[in-house]
Amino acid sequence: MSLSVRARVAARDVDVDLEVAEGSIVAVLGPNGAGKSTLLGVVSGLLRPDEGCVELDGRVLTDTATGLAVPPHDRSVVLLAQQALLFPHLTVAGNVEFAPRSAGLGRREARARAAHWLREVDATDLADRRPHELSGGQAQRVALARALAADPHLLLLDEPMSALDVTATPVLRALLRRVLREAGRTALLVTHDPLDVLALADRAVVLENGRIVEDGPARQVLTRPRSAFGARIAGTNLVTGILREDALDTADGLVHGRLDPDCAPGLPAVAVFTPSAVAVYPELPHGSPRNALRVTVAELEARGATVLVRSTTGIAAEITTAALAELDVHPGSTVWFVVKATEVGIHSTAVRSQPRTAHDEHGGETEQVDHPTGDDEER
Ligand SMILES: Nc1ncnc2c1ncn2[C@@H]1O[C@H](COP(=O)(O)OP(=O)(O)OP(=O)(O)O)[C@@H](O)[C@H]1O
Repeated sequence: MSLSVRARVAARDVDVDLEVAEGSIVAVLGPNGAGKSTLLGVVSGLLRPDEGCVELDGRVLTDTATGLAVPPHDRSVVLLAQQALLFPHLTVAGNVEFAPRSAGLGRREARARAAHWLREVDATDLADRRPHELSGGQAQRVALARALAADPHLLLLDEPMSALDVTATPVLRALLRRVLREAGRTALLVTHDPLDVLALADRAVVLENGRIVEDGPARQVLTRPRSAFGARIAGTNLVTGILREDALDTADGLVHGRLDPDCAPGLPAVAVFTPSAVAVYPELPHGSPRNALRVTVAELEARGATVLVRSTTGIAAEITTAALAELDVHPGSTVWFVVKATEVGIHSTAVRSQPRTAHDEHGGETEQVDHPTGDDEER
């Protein structure tokens, strides 16, 4: 067991108990004020719980029973926050060297390690710049290099993509996948984005009112949520398949969309789109450059002024009740689900490293987040 946290923070009404296996990446989800930052604060040592214990790789970092509180810089835990928080007076290389230097490495070794991590995050050519000369995405890549150059036992990622623009986000997400998953890092990832959960995490926990209300394999929490918040963030269509040239080959047909940079033909990927992006037609519409999937309707779910039409393969379309009345759709009907390629994001779910050794610690329920098969089951 790599990380074990038990913490009660009375003033914030937070009471959590979490164990994270070595090499696993756990997404921490929850509404505003649920206690996510409090959890990270306790683990990083910035916040002392009223009662509790934090243990990392067998080393006790916090124990309120004995009064032990290892200071943040001595925990082998690093935090990658929303903002890069680089030292403004140091160059990029100087920022990254800082971590190994602080850990006692000589100048030459620290420089070599910094060069290695700058290469890993594709930032070698930024080495001599100052932080104010970087874009948000570049700064976050450098912050990631600095975090990894410290060679931490645990990485805390607090919405690391939330301050980035739409073009920088997939680049950093792909980079995180590569550097975290290939190295089998242990990490806690706070995020509001189901794509981050799917691309990066093995497991997801949902916090509500300071308590863990849901805990399971990441894909299961997204596709079959049991908590109110899980359901809210999971209302997304996730269709797995194998990438062929420029489209995803799924059990429902070919799906075109915007490809992430780490997508490659032959590898498993997932197409993501919202139910409101899906239009429903009784016949195949002609002449439009859109994705058209022939599906059988499994169920209709009223949602106030709209209705969720769910296919037998789990894809949902959200249409108005007026549109439903016109269509005359009912369970068992065969219809066409049509979605514009621009509304679909296609994200790699492949892992290029050796299979991970960490196994799920929840009663053996394993989900193939790393290697989705493209069959119907998970959709
Ligand atoms: N410095 C503080 N002092 C007192 N209470 C706080 C402090 N920071 C947060 N809280 C309270 O503690 C509870 C948990 O907050 P926390 O910041 O951990 O939530 P969060 O899940 O990280 O929220 P968000 O998604 O908005 O960042 C909330 O009720 C919040 O109002």
